[in-house]
Amino acid sequence: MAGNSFGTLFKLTTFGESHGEAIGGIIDGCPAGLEIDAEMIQLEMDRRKPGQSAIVTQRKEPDTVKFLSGIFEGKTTGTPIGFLIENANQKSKDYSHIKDVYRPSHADYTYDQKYGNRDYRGGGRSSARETACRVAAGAVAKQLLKDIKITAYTAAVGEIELQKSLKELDFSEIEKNPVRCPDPAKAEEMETYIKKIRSEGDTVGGVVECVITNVPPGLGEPVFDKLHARLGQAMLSINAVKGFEYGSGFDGSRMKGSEHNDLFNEDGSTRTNFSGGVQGGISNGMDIYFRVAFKPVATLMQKQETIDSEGNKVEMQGKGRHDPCVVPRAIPIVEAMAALVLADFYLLDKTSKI
Ligand SMILES: Cc1cc2nc3c(=O)[nH]c(=O)nc-3n(C[C@H](O)[C@H](O)[C@H](O)COP(=O)(O)O)c2cc1C
Ligand SMILES: C=C(O[C@@H]1CC(C(=O)O)=C[C@@H](OP(=O)(O)O)[C@H]1O)C(=O)O
Repeated sequence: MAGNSFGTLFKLTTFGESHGEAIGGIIDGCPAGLEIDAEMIQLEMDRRKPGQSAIVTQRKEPDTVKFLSGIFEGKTTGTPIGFLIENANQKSKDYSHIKDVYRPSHADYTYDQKYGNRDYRGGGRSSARETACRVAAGAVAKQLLKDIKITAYTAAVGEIELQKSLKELDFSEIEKNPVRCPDPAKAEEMETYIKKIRSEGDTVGGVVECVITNVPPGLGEPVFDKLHARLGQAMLSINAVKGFEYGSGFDGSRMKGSEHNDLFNEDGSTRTNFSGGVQGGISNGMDIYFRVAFKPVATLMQKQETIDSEGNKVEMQGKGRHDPCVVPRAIPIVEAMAALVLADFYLLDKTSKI
């Protein structure tokens, strides 16, 4: 329950603070003999790294993953995979003015209340810098999952929403724009809006959608560790996440059973997929899809009223390099967390029948 580990059989533990020397992790439970494509891992890191475009934080980190153990001659050995990612571009002075001041809606106040101290430089452990470790581990999990394809994309930035249905989307467009939205016209609108919001010293939230295809039926545990419950926990553990829904989600609550039931084809597939690929906590072989809501970034480049650690009212304005909207960089994080959940269930499934 220490909160720094995730997973049952395919386990990730992460360490490190945003302005410390390095961050990193240990992947435990990855089976031996898995061929590791290091280039693919780095490509995933590049999709998440700060400084990648004009609409994200301008902190420049190479985010190169150095593997320390568990991989030999390009293959996993079955022993713990340790890895390190250096922090190369901290500017800790930008945080001296908030040493004893709490940024509204960041984690400064709660960390102080819980631990009685905090590494205030760049949010310390509460900075989403930690998610780099999740992406590194998620890339290994993706390689274990082979044919299962996980694709996330930006579905909304503030009030600007993707209006196309899943079937109309061209996923090859996602990586062609800095917002990672599969509709090029909407992507442009979103990009312009994020730039405007940033110029005002403000921030905006958004929604990430994720679709997982080629999932075999039978993944997931039936009672507490339901597949959608673990996906929900994984997504809600990402910084700034405020909501998770899968399949028909909240819209399903407004439908009648006669509209909502997914009727079978003779091969066991279903004609509709309001279930979102999961029934009774177990995958049914249809596509899994879910949505994740992200709040607007807490650190504003505008003056806001807050309190200091003595309870005095003070005014503060953020400094440093911050994302005006987290969604474009959250895409690989959502995919990575989904991959960690599926890798776990993939391994667990091998224990469910002879
Ligand atoms: C990819 C990503 C980038 C983020 N960038 C920032 C940032 O630049 N500044 C900031 O204040 N919060 C940022 N956040 C959000 C904070 O990490 C988060 O609000 C903080 O940890 C408090 O947790 P909570 O919002 O989940 O309660 C980012 C989150 C993600 C997922
Ligand atoms: C450094 C990264 O993003 C950071 C996420 C973040 C936050 O508060 O979450 C705040 C900013 O940096 P710092 O930790 O220096 O305050 C972002 O630049 C990264 O993603 O690698």
